[in-house]
Amino acid sequence: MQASNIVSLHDIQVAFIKNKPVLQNLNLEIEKGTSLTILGPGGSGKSTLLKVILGIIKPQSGSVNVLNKEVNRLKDAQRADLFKKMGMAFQQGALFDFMTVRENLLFAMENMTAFSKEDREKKVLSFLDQVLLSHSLDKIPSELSGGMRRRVGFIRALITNPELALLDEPTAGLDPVTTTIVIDMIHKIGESVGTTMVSVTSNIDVAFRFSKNVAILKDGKIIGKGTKEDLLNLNDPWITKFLTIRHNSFEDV
Ligand SMILES: Nc1ncnc2c1ncn2[C@@H]1O[C@H](COP(=O)(O)OP(=O)(O)OP(=O)(O)O)[C@@H](O)[C@H]1O
Repeated sequence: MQASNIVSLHDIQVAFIKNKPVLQNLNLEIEKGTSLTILGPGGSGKSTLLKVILGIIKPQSGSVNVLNKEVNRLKDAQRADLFKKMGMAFQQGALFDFMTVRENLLFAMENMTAFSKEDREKKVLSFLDQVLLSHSLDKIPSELSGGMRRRVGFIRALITNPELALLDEPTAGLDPVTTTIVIDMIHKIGESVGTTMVSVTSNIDVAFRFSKNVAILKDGKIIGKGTKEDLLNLNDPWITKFLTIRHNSFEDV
């Protein structure tokens, strides 16, 4: 793996059922400080791919190198250290319901960073302000709408200044205004902190708004990676069809 790559997946195979691979011969390199969105139809293995990067799913074969560590060869303590450098926001973004929003965010920083108490408090206020949720500081997550909870989930993933952030369907279920707020917030934070961002989505429009570079996942493999122009220049009929359809999502076709 090149030193500038923060994620390097080589020849990954994952099958939950014998002879039915979800990921196969999958190769992916993600450069430090970049944002990459993985775009693919529902059920194409996007969440599975994120879980492979996290080491939650161990592939049957292939190598998973994240932040210069072979993820599946780590001892528990080393894995815990690696986790501290990563931020994750999954669709069911588990926030603790026995804590307020403020406490949830402070808890993440207390466990994963060496920020001072004063900095932690300041960051909670400034991050919540960025997603227009300052008024929700002392609410518990179950008092928030689904979209508000998602926004807090993103903040929790990013407030620790992770080296690598993994975002699963970052805008699914959000209205257009909140989608724009979330995309802007994630860009702003990514740029200021230099976090490498990996997101997955099945929404073509969202994919290219999120990242200049998009990797297309089909039949368990990355079949193209680059800007929209790069991908169209591959002249792959399947990619061209899906990137030029009027619909916004693979699901619409
Ligand atoms: N733990 C599991 N056990 C068995 N099958 C699984 C498991 N996790 C995922 N799968 C299967 O693997 C395939 C890919 O699932 P995955 O959730 O990775 O896709 P996805 O592209 O993220 O889908 P979506 O966009 O709908 O969330 C699906 O057929 C799913 O049913």
